[in-house]
Amino acid sequence: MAHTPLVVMGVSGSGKSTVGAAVAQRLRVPFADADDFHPPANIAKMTAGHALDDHDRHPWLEAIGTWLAEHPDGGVMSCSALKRKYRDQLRHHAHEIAFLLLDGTPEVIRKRQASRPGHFMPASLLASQFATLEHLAPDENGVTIDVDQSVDAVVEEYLRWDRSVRES
Ligand SMILES: Nc1ncnc2c1ncn2[C@@H]1O[C@H](COP(=O)(O)OP(=O)(O)OP(=O)(O)O)[C@@H](O)[C@H]1O
Ligand SMILES: O=C(O)[C@H](O)[C@@H](O)[C@H](O)[C@H](O)CO
Repeated sequence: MAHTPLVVMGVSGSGKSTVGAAVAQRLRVPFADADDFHPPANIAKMTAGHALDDHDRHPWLEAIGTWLAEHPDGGVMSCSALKRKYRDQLRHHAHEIAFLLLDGTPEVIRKRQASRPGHFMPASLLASQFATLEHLAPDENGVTIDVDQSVDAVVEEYLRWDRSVRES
């Protein structure tokens, strides 16, 4: 069965890689992690404790948009996609994208980040991630799911939404 491309989005540590890989497995479609699409300079900047700006994110989003356009029959990409204009940039490449926003309080996400030492993203950047996040607007094709529940529960909630959209 064909699926539209899906972007699993949210702040750093919200569970994009974990949930994205699980959803891709359930839908039997390819998965990619946007962290692997950053130019080395972006990784170096975040590692040094500096937030990316629009200029840094532009070529990265272009590469992600290209991947999505190459998967018109289904593919899951985990990508922060924090601002509406970033999502517009991705939609410019592939009109039919669905977005899953993983939503959580700073308290819940901070604990998750602390549970994976060794990741390049410093916890000090979490405040800037929340300040940059623009939630999905009603006209955007997507669903927002609370991450304060198990990964399986988040995945099931997404699959229910996906089915309801297909049946409507
Ligand atoms: N629903 C959940 N319940 C418990 N732990 C979770 C849940 N979702 C993710 N985690 C854990 O939280 C941590 C962060 O998850 P993950 O690395 O998938 O987030 P991310 O959004 O991809 O982060 P980043 O964008 O910074 O790479 C991991 O240790 C992961 O195992
Ligand atoms: O838009 C951004 O600021 C970036 O995507 C970051 O969120 C990181 O790549 C990432 O999520 C790693 O933790």
